[in-house]
Amino acid sequence: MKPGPRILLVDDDPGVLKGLRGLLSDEGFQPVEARSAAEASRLLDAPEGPPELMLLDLRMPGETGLEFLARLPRPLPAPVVVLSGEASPAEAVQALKLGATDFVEKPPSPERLLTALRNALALGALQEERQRLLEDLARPGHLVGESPAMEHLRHLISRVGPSDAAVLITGETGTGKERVARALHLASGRKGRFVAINCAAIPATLLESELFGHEKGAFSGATARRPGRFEQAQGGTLFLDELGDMPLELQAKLLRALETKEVERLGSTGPIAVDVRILAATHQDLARAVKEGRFRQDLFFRLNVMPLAVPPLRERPEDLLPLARAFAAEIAGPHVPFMVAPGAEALLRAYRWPGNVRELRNVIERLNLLRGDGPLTLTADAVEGAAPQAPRAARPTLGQKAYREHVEDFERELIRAALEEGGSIAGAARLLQVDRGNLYRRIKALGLPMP
Ligand SMILES: Nc1ncnc2c1ncn2[C@@H]1O[C@H](COP(=O)(O)OP(=O)(O)OP(=O)(O)O)[C@@H](O)[C@H]1O
Repeated sequence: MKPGPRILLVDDDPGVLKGLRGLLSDEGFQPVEARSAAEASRLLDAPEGPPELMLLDLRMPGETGLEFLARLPRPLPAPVVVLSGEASPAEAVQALKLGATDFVEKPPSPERLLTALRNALALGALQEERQRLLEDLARPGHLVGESPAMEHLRHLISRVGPSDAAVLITGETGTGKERVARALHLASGRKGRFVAINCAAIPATLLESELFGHEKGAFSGATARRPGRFEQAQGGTLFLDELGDMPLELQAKLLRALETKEVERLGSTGPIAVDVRILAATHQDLARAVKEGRFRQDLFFRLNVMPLAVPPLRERPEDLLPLARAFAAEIAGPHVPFMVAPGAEALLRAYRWPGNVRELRNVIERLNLLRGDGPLTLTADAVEGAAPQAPRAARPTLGQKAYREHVEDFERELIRAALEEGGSIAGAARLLQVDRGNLYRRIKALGLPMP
């Protein structure tokens, strides 16, 4: 049989300890006893590690329970339930402020005590789970998600990662293409760096020198020699994001670099050998771009050796809550409870999520800003368009949103209209008379779908 949870009992009264020992052993706990805060400290540092739970008396000679609680490291080594003497509610509240999960008055009723301990244990397990999620999320290549699509993607990454083959990652904006690229890089075991370049965000005129580098004096403004991203990724991986936006002339140069495994800095006289694995991503249909003459067929064939498609979030609804939970733990911190409002899940599953995982992350960020001290609750109306009746007001309804949110709503409408009329980011940028890179960044920040 699996041994029960270890529980550290801290009380100076041997009679109380004896009573608790009997009760808790009968209930399957493994009690460990300390007669003072100092002894409890020693037990917490013992080689077998901290217990799963602590039951702490507040009134003790020497260091009191409150003082002990205050100096424990954060996060607490285990959830703490305190035993407060008669008529010390202020101390009990103080203990809760210091991170105790619950308090039980002395002499404790067995039922009340066991309930408090079981709840604390459940909470501890939940917090541990969130801590684990958080650590997972912090690993750059870790993909959160339990859908069959995600499982399949993880499987492909483990197979394709450890090769030098170029991979073309396709998927709508915000689906996690860059994250997949990082996962591939980690799985490759290549020693060099992962270097990313966004072909849509960098002005076409600068892209070439960014990729290939330049010598001093190669063009006006080239005041010093600079190696390009290819060289920075030496021995590692170069991730070409939004490859579909790369100008045609540059596509020719890229193809040459891939074939010769050499690059030439602008203004240089000799080639430099590069050992770089190429990963590329696009939200565009490159086959169509080839047909329309916007993308070189030879480069497409060269990069499309191993296509990897990241499905949109709406096609893998099983990932919604695990992702939301992971983002909540990351953004609000692992100790803030995460909840889902009744009925919200069905509406969120029905929503289209045009901005995909990035949009979901933005929703959680917004909820966290509005949350105050309470739990982070995922509601359907936190998601624009997912609420059951969200009529678009011709005139803004004031009073619910902050100034910035109103402005962002307007910005979304404006950019949507410009994209529709302009047909592409470049077209919309022309209409709005703004820089293409800036417009691209706003589209991403606002969670709008890429055209
Ligand atoms: N499976 C996942 N697990 C954890 N985080 C994810 C996952 N998918 C996406 N994200 C997060 O969502 C955000 C958007 O992901 P990412 O930048 O990789 O998308 P993208 O498809 O490359 O977007 P774009 O097309 O706009 O470049 C990032 O914050 C990323 O960390």
